[in-house]
Amino acid sequence: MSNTGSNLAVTKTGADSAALKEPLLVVDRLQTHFELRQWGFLRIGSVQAVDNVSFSLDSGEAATIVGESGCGKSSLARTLLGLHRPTGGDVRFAGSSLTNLQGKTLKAYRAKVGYVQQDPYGALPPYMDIRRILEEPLIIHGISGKEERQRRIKEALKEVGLEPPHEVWRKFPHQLSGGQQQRVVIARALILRPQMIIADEPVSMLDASVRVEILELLRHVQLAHGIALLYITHDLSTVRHYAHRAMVMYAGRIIEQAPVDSLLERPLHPYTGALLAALSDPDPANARRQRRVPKGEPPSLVSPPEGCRFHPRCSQVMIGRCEYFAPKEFQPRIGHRVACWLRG
Ligand SMILES: Nc1ncnc2c1ncn2[C@@H]1O[C@H](COP(=O)(O)OP(=O)(O)OP(=O)(O)O)[C@@H](O)[C@H]1O
Repeated sequence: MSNTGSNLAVTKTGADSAALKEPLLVVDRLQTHFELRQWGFLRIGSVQAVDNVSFSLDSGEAATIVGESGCGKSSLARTLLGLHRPTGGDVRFAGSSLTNLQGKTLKAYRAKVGYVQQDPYGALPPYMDIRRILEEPLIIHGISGKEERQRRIKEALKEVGLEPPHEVWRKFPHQLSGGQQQRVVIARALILRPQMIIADEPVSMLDASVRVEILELLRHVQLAHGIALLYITHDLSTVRHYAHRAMVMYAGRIIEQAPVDSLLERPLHPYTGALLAALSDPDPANARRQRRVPKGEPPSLVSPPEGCRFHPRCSQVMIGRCEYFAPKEFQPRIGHRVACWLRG
């Protein structure tokens, strides 16, 4: 394990041949638990933000992780970005484990993975103009030559629809609209030509009018450059137009994953069914219709329910089983996996 990280810093190594054999990203029984301490030293428990999560992502594939607020989506994203250390399991990227990355190898990994955050204004340093914001990662990652850096900055600004570049790059973040700021964040994520982008709720803080444009832009850059994309959202309605595959997260775990059509047309987990039933669509009859939302609140991740974590809210709970035994993952249809005893 100790030398796996160093493979990431070198492009033509055994890591590349391993990458041919397995998906670009392999997340294997990943755990990110945060310790809770009283008075700074007394351990009083832990938050099981990500618990036993497994999935993979191929080069150029777009997948979505969807789930309610607090289910652990951002903790998962931040762990994949190397910002949180996993407390268990493993993440492999292009054949190499991230577990022991540090220093140069972590830096090399970060160049390969772009990050688009939820809050574009918070993501952009307010005291830097756009040119400096975009030039900084190029300098940090050793792209020498001012002309080359400027060429790349112009190219990235054009790609995200911010033109003319030489006018835009003089501006500071506060001089741009929320949508334009998010375009700068996307340009920054692209500028090092990553193999994967993680977009964590990229439109949830934007006006409804620009959300579709930003989602379209992300899809465009993903397809144009063959970048793998992990799109994280609480909004199931954006999934269909966007990703090949969707995963549903509940209380720190992935409870269902499937090709998007299969998941949306024929969900297998009662939670996914409830999320779909709660979706708003433009049918005027909805104004008078009562929605079937799951009863109760999402559980605490400090002391999640035993057995299936959804069982206290599940309308189809099997007494004697679901409260005691965590469901295994079943695959009732090809490529459609679900962790629910109803499907076992
Ligand atoms: N650094 C941390 N230390 C302790 N607990 C944390 C930390 N980061 C997140 N958590 C907890 O982990 C749980 C999952 O949080 P997370 O932000 O990952 O969820 P989320 O699904 O992204 O929610 P949201 O969409 O509201 O951001 C929450 O209970 C949160 O309080």
